[in-house]
Amino acid sequence: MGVPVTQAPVREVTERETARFRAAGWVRLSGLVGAEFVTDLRERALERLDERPGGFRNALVDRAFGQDRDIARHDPAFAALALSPVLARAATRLLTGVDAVRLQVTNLLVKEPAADGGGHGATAFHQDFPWMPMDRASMLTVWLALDDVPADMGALRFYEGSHRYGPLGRSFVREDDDALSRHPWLETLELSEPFDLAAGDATVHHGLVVHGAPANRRDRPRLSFTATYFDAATLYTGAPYGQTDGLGLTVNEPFDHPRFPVVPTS
Ligand SMILES: O=C(O)CCC(=O)C(=O)O
Ligand SMILES: [Fe+2]
Repeated sequence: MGVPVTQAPVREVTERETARFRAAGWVRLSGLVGAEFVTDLRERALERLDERPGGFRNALVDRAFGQDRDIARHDPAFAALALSPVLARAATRLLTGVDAVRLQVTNLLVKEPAADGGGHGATAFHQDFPWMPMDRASMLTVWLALDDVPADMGALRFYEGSHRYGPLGRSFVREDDDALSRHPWLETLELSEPFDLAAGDATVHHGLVVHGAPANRRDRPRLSFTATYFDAATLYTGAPYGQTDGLGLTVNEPFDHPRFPVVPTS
């Protein structure tokens, strides 16, 4: 802690992993970020969480996990990771036909043990993209385990290839609007097996892949960091969205704003 953060130790994504992501809509990246760096991130995360007792429990999504949105804007280590050229290169490579990416949002996620009275439940199956005021769906999220996340602590699960079916509607808007309730046919697709993640392992999911997570059945919080990237050429549609409203973005123009930096790949 307190050491100046220059570069985050991130490994390159392989061709095999790229092929797997494109076919399935998600991929597991074991050992994506160096162990010492992840330990530092975890300590920083725990400090931030200590400063925010109680968390947030208002919207439907808050029943599934707590969020510290835009953590990279407040913490240099998380910023170094989110703005890592290696990570930007990975995102650019994974998304088909994309030359450069912008950072959309970073987030510290905490899923409290379900057994605690006020703990979190399962993360309902959903897509991320249907919320976005974007004219294309070239978007992905890197979900990094900040601590070991055994399967029964709530690592994500994915409907294989579900990103090929386009936007299937928003979830977390009303009761029972999870993707499976709205689209029971999704169950004809394979659901990824539950797996254990070690600290520093990540999964990456496409903005259109249907994903969710079970409740945390362990006795300590599940800690993860997410960074979401999208095609830098994406145009703003003007659809109402908390993050973009009032920023002065222009409809049918790129997201040319410091909140959505194009991340250099070298
Ligand atoms: O961590 C979770 O349980 C869900 C996270 C998620 O849906 C996302 O990062 O897109
Ligand atoms: Fe999601």
